[in-house]
Amino acid sequence: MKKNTKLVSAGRKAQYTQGVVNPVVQRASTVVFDSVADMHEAIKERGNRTLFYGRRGTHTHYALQDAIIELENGAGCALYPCGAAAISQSLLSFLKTGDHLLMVDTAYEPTRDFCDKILAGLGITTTYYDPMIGAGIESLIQDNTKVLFLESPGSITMEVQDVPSLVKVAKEHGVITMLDNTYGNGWHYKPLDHGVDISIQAATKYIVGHSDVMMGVAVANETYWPELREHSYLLGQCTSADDAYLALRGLRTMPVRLAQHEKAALQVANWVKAHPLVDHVRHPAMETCPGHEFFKRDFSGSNGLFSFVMNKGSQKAINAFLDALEHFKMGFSWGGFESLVTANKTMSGLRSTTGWHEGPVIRLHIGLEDVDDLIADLAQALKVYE
Ligand SMILES: Cc1ncc(COP(=O)(O)O)c(CNNC(=O)CNC(=O)c2ccccc2[N+](=O)[O-])c1O
Repeated sequence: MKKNTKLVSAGRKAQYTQGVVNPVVQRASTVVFDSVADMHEAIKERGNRTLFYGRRGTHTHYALQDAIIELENGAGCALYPCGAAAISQSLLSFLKTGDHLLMVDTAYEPTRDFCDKILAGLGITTTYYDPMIGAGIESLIQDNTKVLFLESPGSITMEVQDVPSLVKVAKEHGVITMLDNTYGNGWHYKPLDHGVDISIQAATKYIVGHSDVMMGVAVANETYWPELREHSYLLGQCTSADDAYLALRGLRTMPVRLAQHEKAALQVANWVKAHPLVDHVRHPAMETCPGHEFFKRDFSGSNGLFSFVMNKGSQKAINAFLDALEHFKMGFSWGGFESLVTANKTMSGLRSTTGWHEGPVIRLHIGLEDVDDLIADLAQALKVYE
């Protein structure tokens, strides 16, 4: 069965759909039992998709989990209230006081903050590594290194990591690997197929696809699923049946939305590349993006997110450009149907190991608007960038 067909049929067991196309929206805290025998059976099977208590999930959640497991080729899927929770709770599921974490230097800023402000307070030390280090990661592994965390492409600066090389070394040293796969979203990149142990996504982005639900997912392989499942339960991580329904609803059209996001983003990126104010474009599918060779080797496609580096620019110029845009709205997210823009005058505050010696970075999310309107918007706004 081809992957498009799989995504249409995934998560549609009759037990979840009750005879219609989509799953029921089964809102619950309390599950009630008709007999002591039924209650004991539910207690015994409480981690295996029985109805036990709201925190374990209901048929709506189970339908979404089934679909995400198929999407990411995993053994089990834990649901979280947002992507940041999926990241923090996955880390807390496997790290304890005295452990050491290897974290990619291009991690999403709140991920970095979690390491520096929460893990450090728990006596868990973090070393940030160069995303392009590859097999050189071995030089950073300590006796107490427990987890290697990847995010590929990296946030804002888009470096694509040589995941198989990193994973090979991690496995040789018994280090668990986790990868923030929000960009690859299981459609264009499946980390577990490349040996990663846990794939994490902000479902908030392309899975939901409409900027109206916050949700995180973490998919583990057979080895780590039991531990991830029990820790996410003990850490009280759960989501509403309504949000689970909306995430599954979004998932059904993700491939067709991604195709349009990809096509339009490449058109915009190629236009931006030729602009005199632009030093270079950081779109994984373009050779000016660090790790482009790994993107070509490992990914089946790209999406609407890319950045470009300006060859100069004051904060005043950046602000004037941002305020002049009409279709690109300023907003702290991506992956919905709308076009968005963020700007960083420098990345040096967000890069403790690799630093930043280039110009201002503009990140665009290319939505479903007509690409001619988007390019015209950028052209007129760049005129006031001076
Ligand atoms: C790769 C990746 N991984 C995890 C998350 C978090 O998902 P969540 O928003 O559902 O918690 C995200 C969320 N993405 N958000 C953005 O890229 C923009 N958000 C921000 O810039 C932001 C938002 C709140 C606080 C701080 C920041 N920040 O990065 O500076 C992500 O991009």
